[in-house]
Amino acid sequence: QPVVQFIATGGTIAMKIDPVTKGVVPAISGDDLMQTVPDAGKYATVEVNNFSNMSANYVEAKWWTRLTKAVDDALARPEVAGVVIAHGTDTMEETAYWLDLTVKSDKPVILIGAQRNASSPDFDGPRNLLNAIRIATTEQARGKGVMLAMNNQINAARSVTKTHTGDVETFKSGDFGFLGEVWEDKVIFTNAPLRRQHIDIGTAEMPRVEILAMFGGADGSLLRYAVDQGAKGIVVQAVGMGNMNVSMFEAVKYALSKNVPVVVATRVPNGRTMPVYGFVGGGKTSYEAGAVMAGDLSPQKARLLLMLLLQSGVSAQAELQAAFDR
Ligand SMILES: NC(=O)C[C@H](N)C(=O)O
Repeated sequence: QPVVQFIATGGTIAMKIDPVTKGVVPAISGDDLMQTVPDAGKYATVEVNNFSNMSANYVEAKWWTRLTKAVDDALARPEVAGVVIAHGTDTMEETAYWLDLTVKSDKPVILIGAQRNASSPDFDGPRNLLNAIRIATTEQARGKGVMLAMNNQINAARSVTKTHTGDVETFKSGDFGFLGEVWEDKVIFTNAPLRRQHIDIGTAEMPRVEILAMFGGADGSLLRYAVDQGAKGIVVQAVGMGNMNVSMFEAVKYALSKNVPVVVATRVPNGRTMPVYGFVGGGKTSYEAGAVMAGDLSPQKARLLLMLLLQSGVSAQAELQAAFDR
């Protein structure tokens, strides 16, 4: 029987309502979660790794680096078929994309969580956990990279995003659609993610990369402040195809003049940023000033790619753009 390692990191799937404060807080372990899926043994021998028990709001580069190592270590063992990770939904897409970029193996890695906490009578954690164990032992899941599977729907790490704060149907991949679905009788894959790349994590500390938002009336002062505070990279959450106003554009040029790379992403959920508009602050003018177009990567994922590229020594516009286009 295949072995699946279940890495419990926390999130609502591991939370309950505190009887005193009535707040939803971390409460149950990976072993407790395994008790909710008595059928798991039909599919795999599951070993539990109680990695952490925190809200996904606390994730950061050092933690992600440790998680990559835990996943690599597990998947390097021949008897391990795949890894399932329980995680908070708030930043699950960031962790999924980070792992997709950094994990070495082509064995499946499936992230799951819950929207309803473990005190809830219709807690959605157990279904997602059992589904993930089934995906991990499905032959077709190999080579699909890191997946995020909740509500019977399988998403690819690069395209998935949280679309609803409370609904159990929250993770979607926009125009790219689902990779597949989990049914009672089988796991069905209908798509494969083609835009994947690998970046090794080096020994250097992860560079500080900030996300700054464009909005009506933005004055660019916070972007300049980030540069003055020592940011090593900037992602602008621009609007439309990657456009911004004159003040933000001037701040982008300020960053570039200090050799701080700038990546232009968009707040629009579908489509991509492109060097099209030629008015001052339009995407074409930022690109010609030396900025990189994030394409269809969300600002939060563009930040991870930029961070990992910078720590690997890539910082010139052409090389960065090539990696964002990959
Ligand atoms: N549904 C969730 O898991 C939300 C929670 N705040 C978290 O991300 O840890």
